[in-house]
Amino acid sequence: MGGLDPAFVREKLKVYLIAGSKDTSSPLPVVLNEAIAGGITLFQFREKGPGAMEGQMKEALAMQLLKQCRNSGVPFIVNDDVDLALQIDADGIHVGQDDEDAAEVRKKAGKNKILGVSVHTVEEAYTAVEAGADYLGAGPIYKTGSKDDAKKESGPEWITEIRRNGIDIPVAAIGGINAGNGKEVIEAGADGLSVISAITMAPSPYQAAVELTSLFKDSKSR
Ligand SMILES: Cc1ncc(COP(=O)(O)OP(=O)(O)O)c(N)n1
Ligand SMILES: Cc1nc(C(=O)O)sc1CCOP(=O)(O)O
Ligand SMILES: [Mg+2]
Repeated sequence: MGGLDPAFVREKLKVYLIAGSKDTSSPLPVVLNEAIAGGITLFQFREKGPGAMEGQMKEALAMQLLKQCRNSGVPFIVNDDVDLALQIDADGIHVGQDDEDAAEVRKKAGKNKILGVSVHTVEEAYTAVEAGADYLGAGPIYKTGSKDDAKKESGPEWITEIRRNGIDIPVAAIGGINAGNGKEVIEAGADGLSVISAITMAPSPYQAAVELTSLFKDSKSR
């Protein structure tokens, strides 16, 4: 079981921006500020891919983004890099099936950090719950250009399947999600919409975040 109150995690997952320095044309801190002003509820620092920062540069950027998030009450999650997350006292960590084992991460992080785990099968979902995940990352729902090794898109049916199997923990849907298709993903049972390009590639990251936020106002979210 996860360490945090599921109702708190559900609220935070709603508009979940994921980004690293290679995902934006303007500097990432500028995009993050706009997205925060537009209403994002959670941020994941995902610094990977060709040309990604490493070492001190990566840590310095993480610290800067963490500070922006702390000033705005937006929890800050680190993708993959458990050591960095613990070193800077991030609010949480997201790991996938090829990353550090989720149960080990839970042990290292303690019960007060948000732990997210990517899942692609019902079996993986049960295992993630056992390992102490606070939320599941479920995707790719639609085709994505933001992750080279993404699996084939599942459609919102993957979320429905998770719920049909009685898995009730918070779920963040990911992959090709935007303001045009987000509503059907929420209606399939997702608690949150995780996006990279819908915000980082938008002409106005602020406006994109506002539009994603508005999907929760009149949707039958759980
Ligand atoms: C919210 C969320 N869901 C899924 C992922 C993907 O994690 P992973 O499969 O480990 O892939 P990378 O992001 O590390 O390339 C995620 N990061 N966030
Ligand atoms: C980081 C990530 N993980 C995925 C998964 O399926 O696990 S899809 C993805 C990329 C999401 O970017 P965009 O919103 O631009 O499609
Ligand atoms: Mg990963």
